[in-house]
Amino acid sequence: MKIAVLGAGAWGSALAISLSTRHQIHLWTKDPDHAIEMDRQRINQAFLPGHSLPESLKITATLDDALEGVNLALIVVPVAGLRDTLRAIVTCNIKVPVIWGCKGFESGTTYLPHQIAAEEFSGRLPPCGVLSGPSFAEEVAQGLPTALTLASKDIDFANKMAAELHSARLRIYTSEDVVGVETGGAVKNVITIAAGISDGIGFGHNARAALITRGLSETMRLGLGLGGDMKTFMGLAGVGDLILTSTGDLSRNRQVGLMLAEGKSLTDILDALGHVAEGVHTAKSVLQLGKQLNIEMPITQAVCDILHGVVSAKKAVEVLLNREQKAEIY
Ligand SMILES: NC(=O)c1ccc[n+]([C@@H]2O[C@H](COP(=O)([O-])OP(=O)(O)OC[C@H]3O[C@@H](n4cnc5c(N)ncnc54)[C@H](O)[C@@H]3O)[C@@H](O)[C@H]2O)c1
Ligand SMILES: O=P(O)(O)OC[C@H](O)CO
Repeated sequence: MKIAVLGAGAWGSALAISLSTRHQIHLWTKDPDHAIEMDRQRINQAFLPGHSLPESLKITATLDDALEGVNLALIVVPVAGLRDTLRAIVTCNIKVPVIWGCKGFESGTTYLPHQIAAEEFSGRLPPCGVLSGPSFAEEVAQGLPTALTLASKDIDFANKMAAELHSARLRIYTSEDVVGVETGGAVKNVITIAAGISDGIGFGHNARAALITRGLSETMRLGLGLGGDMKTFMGLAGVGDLILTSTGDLSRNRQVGLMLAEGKSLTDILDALGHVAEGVHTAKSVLQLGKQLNIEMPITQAVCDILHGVVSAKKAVEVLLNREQKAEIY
């Protein structure tokens, strides 16, 4: 296949490198200087240093060029850029199936990615889906084994695309539960910030396991409220991704939590990170949706309070620890 990977951050570059072994890849960035730099150095120094970009990879900052003759557009920009990227595809007037790999709710609308797509394609949706699951870009770029879920309401499309993208090193499972897969990927970013804070404070492994488990309950409650399937949260895009980022130091969201526990300001943390940490932007939407659906989201509430400077990390954790005793329910 010919595939346009739209977004040349860590994840777009890692997918482009991995998929280049089997497909012709066009890697697009909206930043012309970044395209020139990557083409000259054959490396993405800004977002994925240490991994060569294959010679066969075409790099461009022109969307029409990126989409020319491709069978699939794989959108890997942050959620905040998804709407603009979809709109630009519509403007190009090139009909192409679309899969997105971003994880979060849109700020303001609180939309999941598939809702943004439905709005931007205004009823004339091409075949589309979401790719999610436990996948550090760094490890995918190294060719280490990784398993992902590709969800689409059009299961024939999901099966066809999974067969094309699947390999021994990038195993692709399919699902029809777009809402569940997107919600799992979005909420885990918020819970991971909490796990990072807990570890940064020095609360130990027991507390982290409790946060992951209760965080999964929170994710499931919201996901079910939004129409997701319970089983999805037990899979790669649910508990799988939550475990990865809550325990793995390659996670940017976990790094945010660790640095918040050190008392650093959010501005300094995001400057130091140099990458998107979707949990920072998505926490407020998760909380808003929980309130609308009358769903308790205590961990998300604590993360929001800390991010917005309402309470210190230590105080928020105390509030969580002092919640009333109750039965263990989802
Ligand atoms: N890095 C990972 O390991 C990983 C794995 C799976 C999923 N994801 C998800 O993929 C998405 C992108 O993450 P990343 O790690 O590549 O981020 P990143 O911070 O490494 O890079 C973001 C890229 O998107 C570009 N960008 C930002 N706003 C844009 C816009 N409005 N339009 C077009 N391009 C824009 C930036 O210039 C940059 O090239 C996120 O939603 C993330 O949760 C990341
Ligand atoms: O680095 P994070 O925390 O954005 O996580 C990256 C991916 O979502 C892991 O699956």
